[in-house]
Amino acid sequence: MFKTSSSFPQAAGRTPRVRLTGLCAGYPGRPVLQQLDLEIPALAATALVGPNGSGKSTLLGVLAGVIPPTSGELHHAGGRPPAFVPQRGALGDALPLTVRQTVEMGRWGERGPWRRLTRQDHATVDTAMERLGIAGLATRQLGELSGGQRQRTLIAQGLAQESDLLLLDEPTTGLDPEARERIGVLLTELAADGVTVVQATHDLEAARSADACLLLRDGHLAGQGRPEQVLTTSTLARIWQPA
Ligand SMILES: Nc1ncnc2c1ncn2[C@@H]1O[C@H](COP(=O)(O)OP(=O)(O)OP(=O)(O)O)[C@@H](O)[C@H]1O
Repeated sequence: MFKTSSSFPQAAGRTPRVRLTGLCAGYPGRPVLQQLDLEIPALAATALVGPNGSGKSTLLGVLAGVIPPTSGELHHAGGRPPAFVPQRGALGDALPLTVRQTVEMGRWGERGPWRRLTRQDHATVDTAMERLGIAGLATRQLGELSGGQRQRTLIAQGLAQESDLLLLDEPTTGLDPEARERIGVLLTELAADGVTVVQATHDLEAARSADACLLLRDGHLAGQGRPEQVLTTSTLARIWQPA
């Protein structure tokens, strides 16, 4: 039976921000995640890695609350509703929105879409755009942006939600090395500032610099722990070997 609870007792060491026990989830007629037992450590950056189709996006959807588990348990240790930054392709590029308007949508959860944003909301939006280096693009239409600029706009929208749990689906895919570096530093800073960060990534360098790593294969958990424990040469060869 699927249950959620708002808190659970502190485990030895650091309290996890999210804990999954025997969790299964997927899509109608397509089970994906199989009996996952895992923890997302609080106030840390976790990398979610695994081959194409292994279930990373599905797991992020479960953590974000948009994909309901079919069985098992999902415990959130309190906190605010998660901020979810989907893959870039999920954004309607043709929407007639400016960069600023897109980032402002991050405040809607707090304010509601038809309420005026407060001065503090505008300051939060300004800070999010500055941290992603897109303040100079504020008045540009989304459809006029490069792929990397659009990606950074989406991340700024997630940041503007000011959640304590930030979920990102392949945030650095398609970015140039400088932008990748910038996002990597930003995610580390956010974790140090008290945000629990989870990113699905194919970038093993980014995964190695995370605090924790979850490795998925065919919807099963193939490893969890420190990146150097999980991403060993033999594990990588085993997981990514052609079927
Ligand atoms: N909306 C959907 N309806 C049905 N099946 C889906 C849907 N989205 C994903 N799947 C299937 O679920 C499985 C896991 O997909 P998921 O997107 O979670 O993998 P992933 O690890 O994020 O892959 P990638 O690295 O390619 O982004 C795949 O077999 C995929 O085909």
